[in-house]
Amino acid sequence: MLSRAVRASRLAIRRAAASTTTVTASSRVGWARTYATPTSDHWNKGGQKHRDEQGLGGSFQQQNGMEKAHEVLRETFRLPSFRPSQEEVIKRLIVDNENALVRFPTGGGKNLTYQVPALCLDGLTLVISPLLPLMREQVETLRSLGIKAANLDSTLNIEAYNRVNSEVRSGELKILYVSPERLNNESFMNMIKRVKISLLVVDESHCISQRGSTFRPEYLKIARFAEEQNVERVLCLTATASKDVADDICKSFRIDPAAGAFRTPVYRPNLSFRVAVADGMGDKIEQLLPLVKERTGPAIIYAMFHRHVEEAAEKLREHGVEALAYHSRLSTEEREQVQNDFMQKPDTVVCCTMASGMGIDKADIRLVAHLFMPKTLENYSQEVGRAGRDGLPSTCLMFLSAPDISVLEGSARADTCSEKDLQRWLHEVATKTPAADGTLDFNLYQQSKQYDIKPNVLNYFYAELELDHGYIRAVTPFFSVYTLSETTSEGWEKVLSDTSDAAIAIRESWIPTDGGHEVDVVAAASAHGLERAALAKKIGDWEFHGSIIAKASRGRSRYAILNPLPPTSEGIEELAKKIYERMLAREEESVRKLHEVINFATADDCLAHSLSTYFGDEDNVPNAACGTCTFCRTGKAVEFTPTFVTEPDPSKIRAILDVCPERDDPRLLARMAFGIMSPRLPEGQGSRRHKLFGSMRNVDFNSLVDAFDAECQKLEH
Ligand SMILES: Nc1ncnc2c1ncn2[C@@H]1O[C@H](COP(=O)(O)OP(=O)(O)OP(=O)(O)O)[C@@H](O)[C@H]1O
Repeated sequence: MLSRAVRASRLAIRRAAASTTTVTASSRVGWARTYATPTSDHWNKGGQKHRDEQGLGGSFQQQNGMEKAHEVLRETFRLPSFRPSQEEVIKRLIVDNENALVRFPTGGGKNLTYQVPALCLDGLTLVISPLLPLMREQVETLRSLGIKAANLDSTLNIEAYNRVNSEVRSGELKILYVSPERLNNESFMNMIKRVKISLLVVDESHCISQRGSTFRPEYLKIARFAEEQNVERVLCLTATASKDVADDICKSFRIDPAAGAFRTPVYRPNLSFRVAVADGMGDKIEQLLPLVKERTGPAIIYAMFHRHVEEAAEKLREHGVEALAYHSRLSTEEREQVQNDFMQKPDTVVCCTMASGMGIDKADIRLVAHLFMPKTLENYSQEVGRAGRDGLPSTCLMFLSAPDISVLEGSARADTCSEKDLQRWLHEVATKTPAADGTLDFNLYQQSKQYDIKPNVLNYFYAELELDHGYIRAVTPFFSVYTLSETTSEGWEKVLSDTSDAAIAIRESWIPTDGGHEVDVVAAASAHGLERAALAKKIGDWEFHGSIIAKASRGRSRYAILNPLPPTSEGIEELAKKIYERMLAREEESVRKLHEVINFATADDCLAHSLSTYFGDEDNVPNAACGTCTFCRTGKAVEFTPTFVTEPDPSKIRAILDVCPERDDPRLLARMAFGIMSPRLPEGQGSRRHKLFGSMRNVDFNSLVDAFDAECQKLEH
């Protein structure tokens, strides 16, 4: 938890941003101006055109709804006015009672578009977000404003979890944040289906689109949840969706793409985009130093892995810059200390990994540097978006370095499993005997280990069987084990005196543990000739009435069979091939996105214009020249042409063949040569230390696959 002081300082920053910009609006550009002069700022220009109010304008309903929204903004959020696009979204939700999609860039003010409606509507606002630190951040901010908000996550202790549950049940809680995975939690589902959800908010909603590398199958379940729970309205948020991805979101959540999609331009005139070519970390730091030293506020330096973060911070310190390192391997206390320093001190330099979420709510970041280029332009736009939210000039520097490209490409290819493993997995799914209720259930974690397929990739595969082939449909997964703990003695008395069959089965099977009583509901149900679901429901009921806290474990994903999977080996192989080819296409797509970043950075074009064009805003940068980026300053494109050899060295190919016995999977051999981890490689995880691992990093990956394929075929004949 962050200290009160930090919360207060964050709040102060926010309020200061609002009031300062009102006073000094005319001296500032871009974003700052939006707060004070709504009709003339660029948020409005690129936003969806104002629609004809269709008779709603001036109606009693609209007056009432929007009056209330303005009152909440002033009284609770203590802000003078909405940004114009925010107002349109809020009207769409609470006056028109329709779903909406919001595409505002990072810092564009997405949060208010649901936080204000949440306080105008009578039921619960459920926010689904994959980012735990962001959820906590928002909850703290809302609570400091006196708003009843909470997040449910697995780190909560029993009391906190219980409190949130009872506040949801009583209707006291206005905003609840959960992760998409929470929708798989039976006891959560049991609780939430008895609650009126006035607004469902889907954060990072681009994750529903299967086009990009950010696709998360759990997001498909959110769309289904919205339908099945009859939520009154849905708001999808994203900072990074391209037009195609926006269409996917609209389709999934039944959003009218013409009237319900809102967007503000990506272009921010106060950001100066720079690109530099460097040889290695030392060179990068040398080139970065002048910018770090000249900066007039905090800086974020992004690196790829934690070892690079440490190295960069160390090197900066050697040059007299007090840089802090921030990554997942630090203890909670250490991370909190860095966060506090960053939020409180006026010019902290933090080196962190890109996934860290650092700087998400700091208005005056003056420098954002990418020591390694980002994997996609969507990521880039989000990360540089953290700079200069206060509208003041800020610099965003990206390094291009030839040796980094193969590392990044290796990471883009890291998810792919072997076709043989995919077939083995599919064989299990196709031949497994269904449970009595006709469903199939699997422990994905176990399967992941058994078939050497990453859990997120297995999730993809199941989603493909469901969406592309219509064989199965994911249904509520279940937990086979529950730990029940007492909340009050009266509550516990109710559990002990419950005479239903399910209650008796649970009590007769539970084992007392330190944390309460543990029961395996699958075993208990079968011992008493009952359905597992009946026992789970009983536990859910006890929990709903506040008699116990139930912690579920040993999750199993569950699927209803819609059509039988292919019964023959040939059929399985054929299906596996299709899934495998899709996976390879996704891999190539990730690599393509990486090259899009290189193309952007080396384009013969203003960088700001090039980025805006990528997001569909061709006309937002005046005269297509920002005047401050590397291209505009030098008048020429950055020269960077990383070359990959297309003819692998035969002796190196032979060396790999000598240490890897596999001949059925040329891609696996190519991965060893290119330096991409795979559990099937010699010594498993330890293969990273093998001298041949990554011995052909300079060779085009597909040329390596071809070369090994040719060798494997020779051996077959
Ligand atoms: N109408 C407004 N008036 C003044 N300040 C505002 C207004 N709307 C939002 N802000 C401020 O702008 C900042 C950015 O808003 P917010 O965090 O909602 O952006 P975001 O779009 O969610 O960004 P991200 O993509 O990083 O989540 C916050 O400090 C917020 O308080």
